[in-house]
Amino acid sequence: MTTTPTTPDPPAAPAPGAPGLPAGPVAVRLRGLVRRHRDVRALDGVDLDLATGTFTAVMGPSGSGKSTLLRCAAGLDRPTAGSVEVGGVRLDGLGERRLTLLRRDLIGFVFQSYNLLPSLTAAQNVALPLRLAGRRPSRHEVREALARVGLAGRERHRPGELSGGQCQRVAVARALITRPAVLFADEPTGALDSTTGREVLDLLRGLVDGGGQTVVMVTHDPVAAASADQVVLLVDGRVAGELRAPTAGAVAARMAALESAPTTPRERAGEEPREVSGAGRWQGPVEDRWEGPGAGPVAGTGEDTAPAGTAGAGPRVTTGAAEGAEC
Ligand SMILES: Nc1ncnc2c1ncn2[C@@H]1O[C@H](COP(=O)(O)OP(=O)(O)OP(=O)(O)O)[C@@H](O)[C@H]1O
Repeated sequence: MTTTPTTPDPPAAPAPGAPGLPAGPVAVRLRGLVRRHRDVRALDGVDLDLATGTFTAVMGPSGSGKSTLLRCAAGLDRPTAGSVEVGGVRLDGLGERRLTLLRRDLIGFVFQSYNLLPSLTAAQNVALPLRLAGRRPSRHEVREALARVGLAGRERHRPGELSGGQCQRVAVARALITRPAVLFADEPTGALDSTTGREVLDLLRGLVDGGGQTVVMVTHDPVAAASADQVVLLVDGRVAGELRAPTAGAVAARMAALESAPTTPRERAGEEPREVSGAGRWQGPVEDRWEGPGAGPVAGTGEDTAPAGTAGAGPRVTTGAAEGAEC
């Protein structure tokens, strides 16, 4: 792995102003992170430390800056101000070429829509990042990466021959093949039904518990967030709080409280109208989907619709018991 520390302070050192610093070395460090899009401050001064080997869920109302936070932390978007450090390496202020190389070495990214190449097999999709880096991965290396996500024997399947959950697991294997310091996932279960979504969440949890991987995931789903070690809550581009050892019920209650707040500072400033129902956000009452600890009556959203992210229409080939959206 190419690592070029550019900050004088050691990455494990706690920094003042960061909320709830967990024990252990820091995998992601954000300081004073601002991302402006014309008049909108998508991120408005975020300070955050995420410890190595932990699983963090980022939640917040629609438009609160979750995806922007993830993209800036992963070097996919450039902050207007502030600093980003991943695995002890400063990403902000780098030239495009250097940033691309560091991103390839340090960061894995999983999208809601998998982003697999349909004409390539699972093995070829997984090998792609290394091939783009000019390396020819061994068959063993690729097979091992697929086995790690529970897809041994599926090497030659193309995305169209896999279920949505299996496609997402291929995407996770592809993100992990470069052994990144941090795996970022933007709504990785958003397009999956609850069964396949659970498989992907268990996979992410296992990567943290079994392999010490650091995972940062954006989600709208309190049930998904309950798989994490901690939830970071964003409102108006700022960290509004965090939950340790979250339960789905506790997360849903906090989200309901945030979303029922009369107005946000951004709305009061006239930056944008309130969005009451965003695509992909959690839309069902948590008690319908959660039976574990923390379950219980939660202030409803008044939107008794089907769970978000169920599979769309169209042909689907499933090769296992679990079904999900097609790739
Ligand atoms: N490329 C862009 N151009 C202009 N405004 C943007 C852009 N990207 C994000 N924004 C704005 O920044 C704010 C934060 O957006 P972001 O997508 O990060 O929020 P989010 O919390 O992920 O939202 P959602 O939950 O709806 O996906 C929003 O007001 C959004 O409209």
